[in-house]
Amino acid sequence: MDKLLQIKNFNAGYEKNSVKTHAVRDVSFDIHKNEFIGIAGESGCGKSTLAFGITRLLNKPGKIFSGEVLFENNDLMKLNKKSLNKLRWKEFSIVYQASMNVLNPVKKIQDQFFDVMKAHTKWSKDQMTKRILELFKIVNISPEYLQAYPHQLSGGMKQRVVIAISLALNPKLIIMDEPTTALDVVVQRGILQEIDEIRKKLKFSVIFITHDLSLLVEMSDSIIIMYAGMIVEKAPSFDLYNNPFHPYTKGLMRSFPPLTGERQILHGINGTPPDLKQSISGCPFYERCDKRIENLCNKSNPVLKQIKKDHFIACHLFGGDHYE
Ligand SMILES: Nc1ncnc2c1ncn2[C@@H]1O[C@H](COP(=O)(O)OP(=O)(O)OP(=O)(O)O)[C@@H](O)[C@H]1O
Repeated sequence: MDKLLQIKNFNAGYEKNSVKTHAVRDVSFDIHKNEFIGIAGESGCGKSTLAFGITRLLNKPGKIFSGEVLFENNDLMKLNKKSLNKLRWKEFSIVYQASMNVLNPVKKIQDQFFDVMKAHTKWSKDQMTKRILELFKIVNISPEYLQAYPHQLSGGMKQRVVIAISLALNPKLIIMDEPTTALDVVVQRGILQEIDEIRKKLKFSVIFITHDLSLLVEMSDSIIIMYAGMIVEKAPSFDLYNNPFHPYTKGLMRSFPPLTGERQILHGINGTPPDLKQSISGCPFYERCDKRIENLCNKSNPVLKQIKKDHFIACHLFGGDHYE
């Protein structure tokens, strides 16, 4: 499969009054064309910072510390604003947590599409309207809403509109950062299924960020588990679900109901993640891990290693002297 995006040793966070929060720590991974990657992890593990960082949308005090983000071999970190703006919407777009609120309340839905289209294409009004109607069909919104204002739409419909805008120029990659958290679980699942169907039709890649691992297991091709700003496990979704290796991933799995089979008692993970303002020596999960090895896990930070085909893990229990 062709690589669309390559993220290499990416470090980002926040810097305010000389206090540095290192929210994304040395993250590297590739996204292939037409691939659906999910990123999961507890609140505060750096998922949003990663999404905004790699698209250069991280606002102050956010800061990219280092790393490369190659979009079809163009390093996004090195592009000037103008070149970057050319790529946004057209090559990649982002739908984020509060994006329903980015719809301008005093502008008709149709005009909000026109704004994006006019900025990037020379389409006539008829061409633009035709495209919006195609998109409405894809996201299941009836044409009469072209002339509506955002307050006339339900939460789910607004979310669909935002997704439709993000698809307007046929981008090759869409990054979705918890686009459905404001909606109830049934609507969330429905929207995600729709996105997946649209993706299969239009063939684009998706990075879908959520703290709800169960949503990803069903839908994505592969899953990245983040903890304390780092990738601790990455694997094909089915593999990760059936055979998770990292003690943190196993803990996350125990915190949501199984997709099939008998009901089980759910167990959370005790303790809290480390403070990302501090430097971390050793494995970031050490304090909470029931499999930790004294004098090893607290001393050296495990690097991400491949332990079987397409399955990577950062844990001293695997791939080293302490192979389980
Ligand atoms: N504007 C900011 N200024 C300072 N620190 C921030 C800022 N935004 C986020 N952080 C910190 O950066 C770290 C990563 O936050 P981030 O929002 O990326 O995590 P997340 O995994 O997306 O969480 P959530 O699932 O709750 O959205 C956290 O420690 C958070 O407190």
